[in-house]
Amino acid sequence: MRLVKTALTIAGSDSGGGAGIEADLKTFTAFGVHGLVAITSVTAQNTQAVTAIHDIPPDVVSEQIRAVAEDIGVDAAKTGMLSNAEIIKAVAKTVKNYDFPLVVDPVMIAKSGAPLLREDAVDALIKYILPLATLVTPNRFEAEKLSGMKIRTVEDAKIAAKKIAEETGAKAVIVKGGHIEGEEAIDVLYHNGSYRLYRAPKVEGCTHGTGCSFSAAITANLAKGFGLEDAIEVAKKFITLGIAMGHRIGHGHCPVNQSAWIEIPAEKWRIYEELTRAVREFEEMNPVKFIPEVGTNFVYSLPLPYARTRDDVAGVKGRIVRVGNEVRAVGPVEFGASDHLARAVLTFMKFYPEYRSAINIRYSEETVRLAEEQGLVVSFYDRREEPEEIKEREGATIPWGIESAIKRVKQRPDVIYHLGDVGKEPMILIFGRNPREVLDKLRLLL
Ligand SMILES: Cc1ncc(COP(=O)(O)OP(=O)(O)O)c(N)n1
Ligand SMILES: Cc1nc(C(=O)O)sc1CCOP(=O)(O)O
Repeated sequence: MRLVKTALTIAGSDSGGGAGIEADLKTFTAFGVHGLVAITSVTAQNTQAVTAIHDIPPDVVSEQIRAVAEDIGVDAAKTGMLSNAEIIKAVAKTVKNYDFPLVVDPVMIAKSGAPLLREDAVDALIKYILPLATLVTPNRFEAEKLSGMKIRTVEDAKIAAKKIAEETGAKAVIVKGGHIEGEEAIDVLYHNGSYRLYRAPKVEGCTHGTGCSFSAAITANLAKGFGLEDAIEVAKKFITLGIAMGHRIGHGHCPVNQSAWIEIPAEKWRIYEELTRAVREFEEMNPVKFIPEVGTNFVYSLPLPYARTRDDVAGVKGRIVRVGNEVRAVGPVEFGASDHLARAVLTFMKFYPEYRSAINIRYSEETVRLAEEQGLVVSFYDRREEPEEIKEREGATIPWGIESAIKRVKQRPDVIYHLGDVGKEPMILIFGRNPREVLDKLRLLL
């Protein structure tokens, strides 16, 4: 019995890695599905333009499908760029021999404006491929072409989705809402004679490869045995995250980030484990004299580009305090458990992205002197120099302080201290790439 599920993409290659089979394979991997490919065209493409297209001979496209279907087996498939009528006919003829669900992304024009389907091949797509579709996933412009009507509103999208399904024989149609006016991206599904709307905020980010990745995510989840509506629900969350966390590369439309879906949860688990272990070690070191009045926190942030707010930084809930002669963590490690130190580390990462961990300890002149003697780079900020407009802005003092301390020295600081203010305890902060490195620096001060 084959334990891993398989999904096949019948699509073109994007040399920029943002769309096409490259996007599809990354998406399949993000869902733990083994990806298979039948390449229809090779495109020379980047974030700005498609500069060359080489179509693969139709019999070679068919043979790729046959080769993987007969040996490995296909649990679900999708089509992307089909380029010309001959390839369309060959794909239709071949997939008919198998009974896997087929998601059709009716790719027509790249975001950069290049046509990816010959004008005279649209009729072939409607005639030969759409009748075989479990789901068709047009964007607004593709839906207008397939339905022959203008789409401006969600109501128009509903009429178009029904029209495409009824006129072509496709089992379901989802008209994507990314290009339809409004603050939300509302996708309209027409399936089994009824509608379902999928909503998500229109997020700022990268959109090259959204159509490919969305349809690939649906295909992967169909391969895993999800029903159509559930597969779309997961795919919608996947693509919203992928756009928000997009890779800022190239000079044109930057690509969706398919790895965010697995990388964030995996990193969170690693961070939780490493920080929990380091907090236990800190307790065992029992550095009673280092615990300030307000308590100590110990933080570890997600890497960039994922670290954006305090919820992306893990810390100790309730902080680490002194109980009699012992140092104790009040609560467990949790994301969002730190405010001050989270802001400090997020600011530090703007200058030194790999330095994701920090701890705060009690200030003393002796500790600062020892840090310098041990060869650590020490800097400081003076809250009395804080500009009025920063003072007035809630939560702005620490980012300002860390930034000014970093700019004060030529090298990356290991330690930043401040001498406090009225009602504000002075503090020493130690930074490192990870909690282990922070503890190593702390040991030098014991
Ligand atoms: C080879 C290839 N296939 C498909 C597309 C279109 O991809 P899509 O996901 O619709 O993304 P944009 O091009 O619209 O950003 C492509 N560009 N190349
Ligand atoms: C209260 C406080 N002030 C600090 C400073 O650097 O000025 S460090 C600190 C303790 C840690 O706080 P949290 O749990 O919000 O990260």
